[in-house]
Amino acid sequence: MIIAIDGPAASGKGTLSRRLAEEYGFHHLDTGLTYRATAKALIDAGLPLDDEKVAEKVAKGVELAGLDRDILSSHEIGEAASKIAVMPSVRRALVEAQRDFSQREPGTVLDGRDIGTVVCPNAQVKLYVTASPEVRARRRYDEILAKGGMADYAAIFADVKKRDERDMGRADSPLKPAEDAYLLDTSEMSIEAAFQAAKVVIDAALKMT
Ligand SMILES: Nc1ncnc2c1ncn2[C@@H]1O[C@H](COP(=O)(O)OP(=O)(O)O)[C@@H](O)[C@H]1O
Ligand SMILES: Nc1ccn([C@@H]2O[C@H](COP(=O)(O)OP(=O)(O)O)[C@@H](O)[C@H]2O)c(=O)n1
Repeated sequence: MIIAIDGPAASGKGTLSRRLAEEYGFHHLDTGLTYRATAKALIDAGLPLDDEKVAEKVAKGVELAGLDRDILSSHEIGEAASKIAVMPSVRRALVEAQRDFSQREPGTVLDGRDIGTVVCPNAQVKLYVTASPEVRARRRYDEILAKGGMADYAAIFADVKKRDERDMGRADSPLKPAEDAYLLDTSEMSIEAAFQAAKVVIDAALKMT
């Protein structure tokens, strides 16, 4: 079984995906990390973020096994990732690796922006996780403070809105719910409540297979 989870920044899709993968014993891929790893490799090598040929070459070298959430989690890398994510050839390289991953047994959970629409359009379960921009910015802000960092809520809110616009407005694979996705607005839901709601959908799909 493939579970596809999409949604905007800080909607809670990663948290939910990890929990679901653990619950069902499935493999999990946070596809955002593949875009983040590409962006970080470019930055570390002092290469530009606006040269598609260079970015494509770097994307082709990204190893799924080497993705480290702690190293890639910074807000700045997320911003850079959304810039190179508009490039079609970068997307083609990363989507190929993501599709290969999705075939692993006994099942997979992939989360990102285009899983239900482009990477795995045949996924048996599709969830579109969202929350208001204010709630999402607050979650990111709290997350940074909890890690001992410094954060400015207004700046994070502005970044969340900017990233939404870039992700939803790009020509190639824009962020949008698949037609057959189950919409989960977590603005007023705890992590546990979101998990339970997703579980109901997945258990119903499992019964049908
Ligand atoms: N339903 C929720 N209620 C409150 N906080 C949440 C909820 N879901 C996720 N979070 C918190 O919000 C932050 C962002 O969640 P994350 O899963 O990383 O989002 P995404 O993968 O969509 O960017 C994390 O600190 C996480 O613990
Ligand atoms: N399947 C995906 C996953 C991420 N991305 C891009 O990569 C960026 C970082 O993704 P992420 O999921 O790690 O970001 P957060 O939602 O965790 O902040 C996004 O803003 C998107 O531009 C994408 O285009 N397609």
